[in-house]
Amino acid sequence: MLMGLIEGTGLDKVYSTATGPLVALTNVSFTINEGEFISLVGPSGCGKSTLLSILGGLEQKTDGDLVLAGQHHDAPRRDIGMMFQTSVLFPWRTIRQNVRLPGEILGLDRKQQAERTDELLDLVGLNGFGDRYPSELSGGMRQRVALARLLAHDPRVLLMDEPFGALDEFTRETMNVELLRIWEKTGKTVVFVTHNIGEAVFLSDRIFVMTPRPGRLEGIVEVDLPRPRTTEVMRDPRYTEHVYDIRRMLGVDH
Ligand SMILES: Nc1ncnc2c1ncn2[C@@H]1O[C@H](COP(=O)(O)OP(=O)(O)OP(=O)(O)O)[C@@H](O)[C@H]1O
Repeated sequence: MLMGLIEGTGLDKVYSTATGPLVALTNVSFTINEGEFISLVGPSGCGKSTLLSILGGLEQKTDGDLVLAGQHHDAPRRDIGMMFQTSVLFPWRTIRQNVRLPGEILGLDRKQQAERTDELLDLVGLNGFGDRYPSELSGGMRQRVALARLLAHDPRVLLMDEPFGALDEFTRETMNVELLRIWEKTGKTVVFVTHNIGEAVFLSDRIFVMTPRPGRLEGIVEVDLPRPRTTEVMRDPRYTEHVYDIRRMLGVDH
């Protein structure tokens, strides 16, 4: 049988809190194939970030089985990169030095990393900004730096927790188009958390729709929109249909 790159079976997560156990996830099972773009959507507190943290090896599942590339997975790995809503860039380091940081920590070849940094700045549209400092950049540009840094050590899986959630609508849309361009070029496997249903439909191959806490998978939506995608795709009636289907699954239509 063909195995997915990431296989979750019956994943449960129970947090211990001051007021007793809190069940965040219950019986979550899925397969993610290499090169897929998956989004997680669901109401606030349904466990999206928890699931992403378990995939990243930052949180431990309470029960169930998680396999990545054929190996049981429960700790951070070099082939997984994570990006969050607000990027922690070091203000005293230039953009280039920020992007180089993972390579420095991992002790990668300096010359190769220097070349790669310039390629990555080019890839995320920040050519010419390498010697600037984070404070000189807009929020959208800082997330571009974070994206370049995420790609610096060439992880196989990108876990992104609302990476553009703090950006204005226009910048978010531009970043989504850029992200798709980069994803198509690099063939990474992406798991992307968002509150924005339209964003999930625009980006994804499949969308995992979660129930309110305790989070389960309500269903998986296959997005049959053509690629490569531009914002034109939002005029496709199938785009609107997917958005409404997911709204219905989430019970947000009144
Ligand atoms: N470290 C923790 N300790 C205790 N409870 C936690 C912890 N992290 C998350 N929770 C709880 O687990 C549940 C799921 O949280 P999580 O952040 O995964 O949800 P989410 O779907 O990402 O939410 P949001 O969309 O609001 O970011 C919530 O009730 C939250 O309060």
